[in-house]
Amino acid sequence: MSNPLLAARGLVKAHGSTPALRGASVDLRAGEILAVTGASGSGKSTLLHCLAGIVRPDEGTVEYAGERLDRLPEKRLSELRRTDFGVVFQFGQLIPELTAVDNVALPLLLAGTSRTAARERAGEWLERFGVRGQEALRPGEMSGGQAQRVSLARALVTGPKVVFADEPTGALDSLAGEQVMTALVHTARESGTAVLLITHDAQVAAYADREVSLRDGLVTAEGTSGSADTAGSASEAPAEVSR
Ligand SMILES: Nc1ncnc2c1ncn2[C@@H]1O[C@H](COP(=O)(O)OP(=O)(O)OP(=O)(O)O)[C@@H](O)[C@H]1O
Repeated sequence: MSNPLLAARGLVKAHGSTPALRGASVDLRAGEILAVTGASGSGKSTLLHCLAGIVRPDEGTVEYAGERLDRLPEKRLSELRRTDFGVVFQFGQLIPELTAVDNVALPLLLAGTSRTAARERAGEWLERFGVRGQEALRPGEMSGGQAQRVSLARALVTGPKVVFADEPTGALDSLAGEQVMTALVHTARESGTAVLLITHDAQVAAYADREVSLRDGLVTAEGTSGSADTAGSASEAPAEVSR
């Protein structure tokens, strides 16, 4: 089996006196969709933040494509976060003043792409996520599902190697959640992007190739998930991307 793209070993992290991770280890392979499940407070978000180089663990190591993330200087970390990682949160966290197309174009502009090219590419990605026609809407004018698909387009527009998704369907009804998950899985498979997906919803976890469970800051169980037999192939999760 190939080396993992991202490997965390023995992660320990406390928030003040509250332990969040107590020695968690996890691997993510290139192109793999991995679900991280566990009860509220089990450390899922803290694990994602350590893996994405957003926070540094107190102890343990995080290795990404041969580099020790936990030791990298902030400048290199933020560069990696811009070029190799995409992040989606539960509430999208789009910039409220910007239209859909400008939200998606933003990471490209930050990477030095011209405004015209960035907006054109952003439009293509909105189309891939079934939200073409909504380019001019601001987040306050979108449904939760639309906003989340715009967030996915923003996370994927730069062609990242890994997308970190923290409860991406947590604020959506089940139909919108299904559409968002289908769009995410379809696009990740197409572009070979690995996804670390945090969820407490078994139906959402079933979209993943593999699942690990956290309990009290430790990985307690590991197993294949719903679409395991399709791991690494071009096949898709159940529903159609809505257009
Ligand atoms: N910024 C913070 N300050 C203080 N305590 C925190 C902070 N962030 C997380 N914690 C605590 O750390 C522990 C792990 O939190 P974390 O958010 O990683 O868990 P989680 O599994 O993602 O939970 P949830 O599903 O509720 O989001 C919890 O006890 C939480 O209260």
